[in-house]
Amino acid sequence: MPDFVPGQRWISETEPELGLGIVLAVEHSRVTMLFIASSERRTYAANNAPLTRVRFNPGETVESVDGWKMKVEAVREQQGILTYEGNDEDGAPTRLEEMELNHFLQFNKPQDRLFTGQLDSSATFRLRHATLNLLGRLEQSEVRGLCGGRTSAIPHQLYIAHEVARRAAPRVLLADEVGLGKTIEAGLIMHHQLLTGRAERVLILVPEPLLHQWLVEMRRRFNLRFSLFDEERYAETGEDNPFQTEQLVLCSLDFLANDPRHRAHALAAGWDLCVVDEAHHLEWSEEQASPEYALVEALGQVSPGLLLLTATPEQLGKQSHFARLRLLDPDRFYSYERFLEEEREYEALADVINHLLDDPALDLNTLARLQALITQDLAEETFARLGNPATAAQARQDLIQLLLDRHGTGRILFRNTRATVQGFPARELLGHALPLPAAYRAAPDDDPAARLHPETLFPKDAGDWWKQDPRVSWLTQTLKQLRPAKVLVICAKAQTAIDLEEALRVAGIKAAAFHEGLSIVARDRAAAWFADAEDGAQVLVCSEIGSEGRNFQFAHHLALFDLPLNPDLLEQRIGRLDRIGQADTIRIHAAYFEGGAQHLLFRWYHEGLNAFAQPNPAAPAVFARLHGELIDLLLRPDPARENALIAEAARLSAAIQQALHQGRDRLLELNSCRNEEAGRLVALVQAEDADDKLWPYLEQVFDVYGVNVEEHSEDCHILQQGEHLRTQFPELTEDGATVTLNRRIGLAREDMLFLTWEHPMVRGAMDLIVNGGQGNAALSVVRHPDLDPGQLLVEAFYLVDCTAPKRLRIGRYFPPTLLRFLYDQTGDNLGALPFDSLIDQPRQFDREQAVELIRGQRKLITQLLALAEREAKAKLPQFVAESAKRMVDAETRELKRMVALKRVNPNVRKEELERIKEEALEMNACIQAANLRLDAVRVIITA
Ligand SMILES: Nc1ncnc2c1ncn2[C@@H]1O[C@H](COP(=O)(O)OP(=O)(O)OP(=O)(O)O)[C@@H](O)[C@H]1O
Repeated sequence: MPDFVPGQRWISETEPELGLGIVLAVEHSRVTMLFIASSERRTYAANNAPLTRVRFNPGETVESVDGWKMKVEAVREQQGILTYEGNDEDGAPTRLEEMELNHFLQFNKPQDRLFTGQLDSSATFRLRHATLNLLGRLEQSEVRGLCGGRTSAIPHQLYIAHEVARRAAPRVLLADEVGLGKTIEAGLIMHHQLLTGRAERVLILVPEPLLHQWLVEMRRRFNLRFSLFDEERYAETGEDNPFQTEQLVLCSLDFLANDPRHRAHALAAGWDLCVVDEAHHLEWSEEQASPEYALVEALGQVSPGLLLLTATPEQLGKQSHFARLRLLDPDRFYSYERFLEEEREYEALADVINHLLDDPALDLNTLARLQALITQDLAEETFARLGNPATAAQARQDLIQLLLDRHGTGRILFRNTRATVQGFPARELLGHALPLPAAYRAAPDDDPAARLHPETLFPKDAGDWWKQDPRVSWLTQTLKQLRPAKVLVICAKAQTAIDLEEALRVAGIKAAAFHEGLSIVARDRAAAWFADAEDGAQVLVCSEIGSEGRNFQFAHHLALFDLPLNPDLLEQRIGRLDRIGQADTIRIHAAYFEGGAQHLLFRWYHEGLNAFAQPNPAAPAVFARLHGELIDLLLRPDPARENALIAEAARLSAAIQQALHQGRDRLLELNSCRNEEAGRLVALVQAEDADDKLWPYLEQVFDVYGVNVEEHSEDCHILQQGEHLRTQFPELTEDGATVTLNRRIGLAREDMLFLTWEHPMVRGAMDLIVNGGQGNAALSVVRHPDLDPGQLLVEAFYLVDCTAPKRLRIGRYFPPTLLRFLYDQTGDNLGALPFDSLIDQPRQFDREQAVELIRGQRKLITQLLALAEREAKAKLPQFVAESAKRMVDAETRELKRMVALKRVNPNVRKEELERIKEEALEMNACIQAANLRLDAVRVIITA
């Protein structure tokens, strides 16, 4: 009979949920226990009470009834009562009598559950084992975070996302041409970072009109639920800092930039990653930074991760472009002068990289140029490896990375173009020359905008301009001819869009307007009406802002009511239709007044820049060079000079394109997508899709948790909460859910959940299993051809784990690892028998007998567990050494990079180098202190 002493703490094996019991009285071979947490009292026969003595060991942490915790150093026993001695959370020595232990303590640890008789079924134990193994496999997957989106596997996007997402604190400019999927790339990167715990708090800033589109894209494509912060939401949250109430926040750039209170709160809220869309609006010059730029600069200083998105990085000029690069990596981009100088050297750099990529043997000249390029880069050792055939291939790759990083636009600028991505539909231009009406002839000769948009000058008292402007009747006719095809109409000014909508309505055409004067809700409603295939509007008339960021690829006709002066804006306009998902040739209808400024601009784009047919990377540079002459001729027509200008634009465009192709663009191309690598990633995602383990695994999960499954159609299933649902199952509401595991179906059927290993339902279920103690203690009867019947075995799983402050992101060097041990009752190691070779047999005894058996064998089981722990501990140094090496190698690379940058850039601060060293030391301390934890234990009887 155990020695019960009043004041001792025990736990009920049959009712562990009662909490920690305290012995009240021991009389006449009976013991009375009080369970304070559940206000229950129980009396047991003392000689066979289903109770287990609670005794903590040194190294464990205990909690007092007042909520403070202490780490146990020693346990003293006096007259049957235990006193724990150790240190509290501040490290101060303290002691705790067992009577003062927290009454609510739960015993979820495997040994506790095993010895308190909380036994799981073999199926649950297997599920736990499968889950832990799967988690380990998923953690190691190269395409982690890149498979779970409701997105097609598009090579250049996967390349970028893979390249960027695995960086600890990604800071990049995503600058793919319009419509190639920057939002999706940012989504993939965020998804990866959130999934792997690299980021927890994310802030997205976008122009106000795109708020809703982003909200929806993140939700439906990536299951990321961002909270939209606007005035209303901000006021509603009665917190000191409303931004701290959510982890994922979406708001408009203006909302923060132009309100000091919002700005201060956002800066103080703490973010791991900030994403800024349409970043070309961040204007900067050496004299003045815009409030938007200043805001992002400040955010970039407090947030380790920063993604800037723009399709037209040079829209506001090269200086602003440089300034954005500086936001991302101030050490690398520290002087505008130096940046321009470097740009001039791009061609030579690209040439050397091409040799490294393609030449089987590097000639002396190339080697000499390479050596000259890397003199400052601390890369002598890498250079030397070129000479050894065994190491040459890797050395080439390392040198290419190094050159791209420290000499080109770095690893921080990604720009894919239609020319390299390919597979986009053709564009067809349909120009319409119209006579210039008399009312427009008197435009002032000092304002090019007035000449290009003459309707803005129309005298108010002369009636509606649109009744007299021939472009309007052209537009009406064209739209009627095209009916019922959808047409996106773009003009420069909001008022023009408003008037045009009226004109079209009068002409009996279903049209909606979309401009900056409308509320966001009204804009979204207009866009949705236009998108509606059945009863929607045939036409959407947008002002220039409508041409930014929106997805209108379901339409194939674009009508340009006028033309913008800036070539980037023209590309933005066409990009609304010319984007991923466009299935048809895009027809661009452009009207212009013959012989006037509009005609010249039309020719400029068509004959000079060929910018209707395809994006022209040289256009911004040609525009910058010939801008003066162009404006002059827009104001004062002169046919001879016009012809010369067009010819010069075409000549310059060709020359610049050629130079770009050999220099900057070649470097960008190399950095933005390596086809071989991208193809490999696509194949990996496809292999994940084809992997048929997910559904059988989920069936086990649904079975254990009581979720009912019905077939829906091929690859699709209906899930319902079953009558015996064990707990609130993640992402499954009372209405149930229809799910598919097929990406093609998932893309087409947004009403279904697209389940992958990364879906919140699957991840939630896995968390439930692993964190809930589910299946961590079991008793099984198994059969194996090599094992005699009637033996007792103990199988134990240990997790090797390293805890460290989150900011260190230690998981990249020390991923959690599962170790398995299997012993028979003599202590012989049977670990060579694979887990799946032990075949479960039905148990021939009931629960009470099982508990009895385990209690009877407690000593042996404890000894075998101690053996397992010793062996696990023996393996620990190897894990520690390997991850310490991984960490030191990576941090040394980073340190070398910073030292090399410091040689050329005085702005690299000494403290930054110190910080890398300090963090490495800190990480090393954490790795050295890595720990083992028993995750699950199973007692096995052989049959
Ligand atoms: N991998 C993908 N799978 C499915 N749809 C995609 C994928 N990539 C892009 N799309 C769709 O293509 C369109 C363009 O993508 P996205 O909006 O990301 O482009 P963008 O480069 O950000 O455009 P912009 O330059 O206009 O801002 C969107 O409708 C997007 O949903």
